[in-house]
Amino acid sequence: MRRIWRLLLYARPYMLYSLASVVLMAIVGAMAAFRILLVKPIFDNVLRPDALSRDVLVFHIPFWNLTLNLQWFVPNHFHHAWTVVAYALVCSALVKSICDYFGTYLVNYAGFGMITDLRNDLYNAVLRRSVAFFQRHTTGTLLSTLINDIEKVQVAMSSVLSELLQQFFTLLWTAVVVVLMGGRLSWVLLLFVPVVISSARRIGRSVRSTTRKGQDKLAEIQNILHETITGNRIVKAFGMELWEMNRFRKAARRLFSANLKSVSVQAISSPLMDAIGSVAIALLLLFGRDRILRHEMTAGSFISFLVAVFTLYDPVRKFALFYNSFQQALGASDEIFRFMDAQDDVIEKKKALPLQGFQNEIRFEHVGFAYEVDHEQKQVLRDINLDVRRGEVIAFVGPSGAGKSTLVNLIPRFFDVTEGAISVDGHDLRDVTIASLRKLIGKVTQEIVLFNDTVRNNIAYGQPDVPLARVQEAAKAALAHDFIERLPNGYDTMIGEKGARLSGGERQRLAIARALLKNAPILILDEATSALDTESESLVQAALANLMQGRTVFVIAHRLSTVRRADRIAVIEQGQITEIGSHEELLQLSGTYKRLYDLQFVNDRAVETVAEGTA
Ligand SMILES: Nc1ncnc2c1ncn2[C@@H]1O[C@H](COP(=O)(O)OP(=O)(O)OP(=O)(O)O)[C@@H](O)[C@H]1O
Repeated sequence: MRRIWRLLLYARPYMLYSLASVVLMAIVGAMAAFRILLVKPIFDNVLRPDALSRDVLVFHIPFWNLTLNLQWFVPNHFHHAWTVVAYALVCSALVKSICDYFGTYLVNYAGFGMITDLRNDLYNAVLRRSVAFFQRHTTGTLLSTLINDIEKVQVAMSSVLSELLQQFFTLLWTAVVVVLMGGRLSWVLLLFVPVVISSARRIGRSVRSTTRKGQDKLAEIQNILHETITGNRIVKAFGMELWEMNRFRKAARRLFSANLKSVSVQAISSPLMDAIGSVAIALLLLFGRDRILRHEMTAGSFISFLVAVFTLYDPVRKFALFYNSFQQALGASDEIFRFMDAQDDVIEKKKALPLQGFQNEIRFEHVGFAYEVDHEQKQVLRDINLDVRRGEVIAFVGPSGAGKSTLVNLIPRFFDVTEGAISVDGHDLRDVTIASLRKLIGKVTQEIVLFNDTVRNNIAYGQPDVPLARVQEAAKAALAHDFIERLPNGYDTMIGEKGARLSGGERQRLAIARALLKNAPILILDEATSALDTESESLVQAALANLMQGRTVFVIAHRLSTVRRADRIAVIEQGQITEIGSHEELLQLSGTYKRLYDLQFVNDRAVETVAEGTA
């Protein structure tokens, strides 16, 4: 129930449109019912030449003891039964069509409007979730919710809602006609109401759960698609096309079965309503025949009554389908609201203060961190104590999996420490606003994130209004200007998805230019491990040197040149700092650093020697 209210809350801004469409649909329903009333005069007056033309349609409203005559609504000069009925038919059809058009338009306006708002809210919520959220949910699942689940709600809230309104009012007015024309005969129909409602509810519940399963299978397919399309080079390189195709086929088969299950439940509705309807009509024929024989009814009013019952039958049958569609929408909204309500691991305090800048130092005090894996804590960092002065370059080295990336990810609060505290100029990171903290931090990582946009927009990401001259200045400092100028459209060249049209070194220099333009005082650098060719490498190194100048830098170092440039080097082993000092100091210790240096940086030394020799 809460979910329904929540969905309805989204309809609130469109109340006026919805109300207008309700009124219009009420008129549509009334006109449909009115046309059924015309069946009686067609049979009793128009098709019987001996009948009087006066009082073409007279009917009594029982409770108020009122009599209505169709001729009151028809211009005076129409007297013939045919002209009166024809006039009424055409006019009612015209009014019905106009109201139907505008009613459908308005209800769809409201439906699409609320779905647009819901989708925007969901995207906003997903975008703001912490890093851990994205590690918990796959891209395919998130995309599937943003596209498929929203689509299910959209269908229910736009097309189905407009159809529902129309059918509801048709049902309402036709029910009035049924009672007016049939009198006591119409009570027979009441016998069927509980049967219809209880079977529709039972089917609806099954539809909801089977649809949810179908949506989950669709998400599974989307996951496979996302992985294999973005990773298509690896698929090709490992010759895994057939294997991936089989994986996809199996997932597609699961979706096929889930969809069929859902359809098999939904498809029961129509035949069931058909069967119930035919029993009702058969009973009515039996009782109706009796009443005509006893002259309690004319054949015209009985046929009019039967047409009304048939007309009732269509909305009732469709209600079961609408109910199914709303159940599907509710099933889909489960996932939407689950993502919107997900508890973030990184939460900004209500009274968080904005950091005004960075002046003195960043301090790690007894910092510990554990990832939550399958509801268990996996301790990754232990008792890290470190003071980093403004302007200092600190390099982290250590074996793979030691916790270096985790440690630097704590600075922009991608994750929160689970023990101890990190502070900037004495302010605990958890006491300041996340936006003001991240504004102080630039980041260049191994995995370079570029968007399918122009070079200029990629460099100016986050600062769309910055003038071209400043973008060029940053590109020059990142040694990227020359290659950008050589691109077909210079700074306006589209670079393809993830910068696919650029080389590895060029992509890195674009990322460096972006960080240079951001000009943040703190820099986090996760050096790329994959080697570039010597020329490209030295360009990237020179660009990085420019970027590091005058900033406080935390660098996960994989290269000797970077380690040498660092003021201090911290060796991380099994989540702890085991050695810290300058390059020379650590070499003298003859500990882990010395061992790593001998193992890891020997090749670099050879390259550096060659480079120095050729310089
Ligand atoms: N999101 C995560 N959830 C659970 N465990 C994680 C997560 N990210 C990393 N780990 C684990 O935490 C440990 C430290 O990982 P981290 O990436 O910080 O190491 P690293 O020193 O940067 O390694 P490398 O040099 O190979 O990049 C590893 O054992 C890793 O498996």
